[in-house]
Amino acid sequence: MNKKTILDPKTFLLDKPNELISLDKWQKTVNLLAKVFHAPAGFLVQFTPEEGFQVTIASQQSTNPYAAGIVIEPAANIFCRKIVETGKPLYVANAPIDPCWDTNPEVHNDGFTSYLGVPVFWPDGTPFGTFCVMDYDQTEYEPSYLELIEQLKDILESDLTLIDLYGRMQQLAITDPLSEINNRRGFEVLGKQRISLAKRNQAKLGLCYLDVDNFKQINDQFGHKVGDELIQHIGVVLKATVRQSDVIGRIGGDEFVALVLLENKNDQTVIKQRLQKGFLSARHSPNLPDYSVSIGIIDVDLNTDFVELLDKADQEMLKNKKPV
Ligand SMILES: Nc1nc2c(ncn2[C@@H]2O[C@H](COP(=O)(O)OP(=O)(O)OP(=O)(O)O)[C@@H](O)[C@H]2O)c(=O)[nH]1
Repeated sequence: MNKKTILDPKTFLLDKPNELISLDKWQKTVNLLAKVFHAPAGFLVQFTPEEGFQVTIASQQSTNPYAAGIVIEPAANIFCRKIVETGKPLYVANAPIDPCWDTNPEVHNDGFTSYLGVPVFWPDGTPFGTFCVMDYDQTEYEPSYLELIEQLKDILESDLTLIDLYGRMQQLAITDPLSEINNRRGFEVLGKQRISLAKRNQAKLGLCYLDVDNFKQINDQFGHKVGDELIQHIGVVLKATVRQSDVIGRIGGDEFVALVLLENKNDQTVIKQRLQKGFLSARHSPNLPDYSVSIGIIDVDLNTDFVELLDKADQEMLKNKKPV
């Protein structure tokens, strides 16, 4: 099963806006947090090991010195770092009296005294960041305050879970479960997007149509399981042979397609040779029988209907089909 999700823990959410995330709703939650704690600043902070801490949402108050989007380097001795390191809530009632915060810029540059924060996790349990409040004065929060901040944090985490699930379902709808590449629907959706992009960039595309020769006979002779392994192998070769920006798909039982960028005059021949070389590698695999693939490539007229393009590429492949 394809486990790819639309959420990428290595990228800041603000750098890769996601239409399913309601930043508006999160803003209200962070504002409410600051309000119920009578705190001058409240935050949702995201952490990535490479870039550090980014304020995803900052409470909208004139007393809050940090705005959404601000990034703090990963090594900075800030309160949120402690939470990400330990995975546990942190309450500091009076930071200036504790030498461990001597180098904390929030205490020394901004004048904050108190901090209460809880960890926020991605659906897979890895740290997303923190949900926290800071105060310029010393505080004395009762234990029920920790329960309250945990409750509010649950709203954010359940949003991340819903978005993740929705993304997985979208992924499943366009992915072929056997080869783990796009199915016909996925190829059509992503292929059309690729063609629009090529129109804007005035790029040239080629469409390859691939069909396994005598696949029915392979199934009959070696069994369905071996046939399935061959399909998976072809998906792997296709993925490894084309660029990441090219679009590939399995559009029928033993029929595959690839929409590829053509940069040089002889690219059609080069791509075909690279694919055939990849398919030959199966000969070294003890599980797979000898097989061959017929390939046809056409230049893509960017204004031609998508189904017509597929049909033309199929016809080109049939011209190259070896007789049984
Ligand atoms: N193992 C396996 N077989 C499949 C799958 N999907 C389709 N098939 C089989 O693939 C075979 C395709 O047969 P044909 O369309 O006649 O193609 P072919 O035998 O390759 O003949 P040519 O295309 O003329 O070379 C059929 O027997 C299908 O049952 C699958 O997911 N796994």
